[in-house]
Amino acid sequence: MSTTTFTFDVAEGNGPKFDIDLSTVDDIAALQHAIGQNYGVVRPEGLSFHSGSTPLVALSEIQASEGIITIKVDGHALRDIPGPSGLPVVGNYLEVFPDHLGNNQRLFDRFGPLFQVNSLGRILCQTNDPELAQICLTESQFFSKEIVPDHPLYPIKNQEAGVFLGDTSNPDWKVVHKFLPPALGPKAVRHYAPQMNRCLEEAFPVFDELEKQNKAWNAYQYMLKLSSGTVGKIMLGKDLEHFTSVDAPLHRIILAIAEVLVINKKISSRGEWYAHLPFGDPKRLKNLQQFMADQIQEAIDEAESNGTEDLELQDAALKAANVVDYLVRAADGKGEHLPKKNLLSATVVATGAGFTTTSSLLSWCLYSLVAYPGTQARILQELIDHDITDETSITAEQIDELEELGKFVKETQRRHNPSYQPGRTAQQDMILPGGYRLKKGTVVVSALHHIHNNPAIWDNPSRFDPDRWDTEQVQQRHKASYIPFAMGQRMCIGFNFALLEVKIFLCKLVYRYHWEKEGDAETEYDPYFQLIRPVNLYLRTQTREQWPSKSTE
Ligand code: HEM
Repeated sequence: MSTTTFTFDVAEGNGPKFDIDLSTVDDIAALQHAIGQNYGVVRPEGLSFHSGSTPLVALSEIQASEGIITIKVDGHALRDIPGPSGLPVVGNYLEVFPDHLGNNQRLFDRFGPLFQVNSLGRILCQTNDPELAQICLTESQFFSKEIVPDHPLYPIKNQEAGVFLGDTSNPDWKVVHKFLPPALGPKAVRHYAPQMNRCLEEAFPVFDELEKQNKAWNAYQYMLKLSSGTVGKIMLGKDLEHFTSVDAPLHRIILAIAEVLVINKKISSRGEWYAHLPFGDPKRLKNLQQFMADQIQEAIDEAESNGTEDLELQDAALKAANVVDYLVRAADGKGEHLPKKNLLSATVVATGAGFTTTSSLLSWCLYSLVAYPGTQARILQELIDHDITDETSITAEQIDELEELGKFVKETQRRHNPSYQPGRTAQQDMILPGGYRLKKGTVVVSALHHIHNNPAIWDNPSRFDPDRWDTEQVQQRHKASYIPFAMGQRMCIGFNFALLEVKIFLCKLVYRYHWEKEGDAETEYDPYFQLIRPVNLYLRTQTREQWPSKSTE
């Protein structure tokens, strides 16, 4: 047996040396694979072999070479994840917050596609690279959604909820993930379309009244009322009475969920010690969680009083009165139900996930209507061309035909992505593409805003251009360069619901009103909220009295 000695090229110091008997491998791919398996190389096909400065591209060249063979990863030496050095105690906190979008962009510009920061003791990596994001978001031997103390969701971790707040490895995730998605799948969601139309129509008197009073109104506050009211009806079967008057207050459960997100952002951006304080924010968080649970329990009790006959999982969503009713009655092939212990927290989580995100997306859609000239006219023309009027109860089938609207929503989600930054935890020590060494337990966040605005992927990313979605370049983009709902097994299960709701609302809002932004102030996002929402976007509507004619062609 004759062995050859290899070593990884490393940015600092010396890499470990190891021997391989080359007679045990057939070709370079097999050699890459063998080394990859031993050293946790995520993409072994990126390994290249060198003798001094000479690349060795065939196994025979490696066999014939004398001396130690150096290995590079995608042309790079192994390196630690770079990042700013930081201050004692606070680490990099002040370099990231409050303007985390702008500051993280500066860190990407400075350190490249993967960097690490320390926020008051919490270590977090961020990537704006689609290839790295895809690796992180794919549940595998390398990464999983595991909500460890450094994970941004740790302060509200809840295994019983299964989805969103639980670890993939926890059996509760599997159980909840079996029962909840059918209630939010394409078939079920189509069935909610008439309800979505009605929810918006109920809001018209309030928008009309605001116009009559000549008042500009805060986009987010009203979109929050609208989307949470809709989720309240469809998920919980509850009328939250958000549009009984222009000043109708938000229902207490919505205020509680919104406050939980604010407190969580605060707690998770500070150190672990903060989360354990027996007073202040952590105590308030516990009280709010209890209050939410009590409210949802009421909806569950109400659903149970409507009937208890079992409904088969796949079409239960079409027969149940609302999602809670579905969750109480849906039974799988073995007649098993979602266990009671999961029902409550899964409902709280899905309700929260269902409106916090869509209210932000709707607000950014309104922003795109008023900030980018020509968008309202294009959408309106398409509605006219499809014979959609004020009277139409818009269906999912009609929405599928509205291409202009589809591109508008996609471009808004690219440019003004509202969603939470999904974190995944390294399951082993590994070597990532680019030669980055990552330690087991490290949390990597796929920075959705920065991926969607990465100039290496998107041509002129700050330009709002719905037509980019027709270009070859965008159609052939890397799978993970546009992931508003994340990807992989832990991606959003409510995206059908969200897109249908947002599109139905936009059709109706654009058909009925012309939209204008109040004042010239730059629209700012809320740096203290877990999602990215505009805080100071004020709008005015003008009820349309004339509509364009149908296009002639
Ligand atoms: C614009 C709207 C929405 C956006 C941008 C969005 C985005 C996301 C993202 C990025 C994730 C992954 C989170 C992570 O990996 O940590 C997620 C998960 C999830 N979303 Fe959404 N979402 C939206 C609407 C909805 C709606 C309407 C619902 C329910 C009615 C919903 C329910 C969920 C649930 C339950 C999960 C967790 C899935 C799991 O853990 O397996 N989302 N969403």
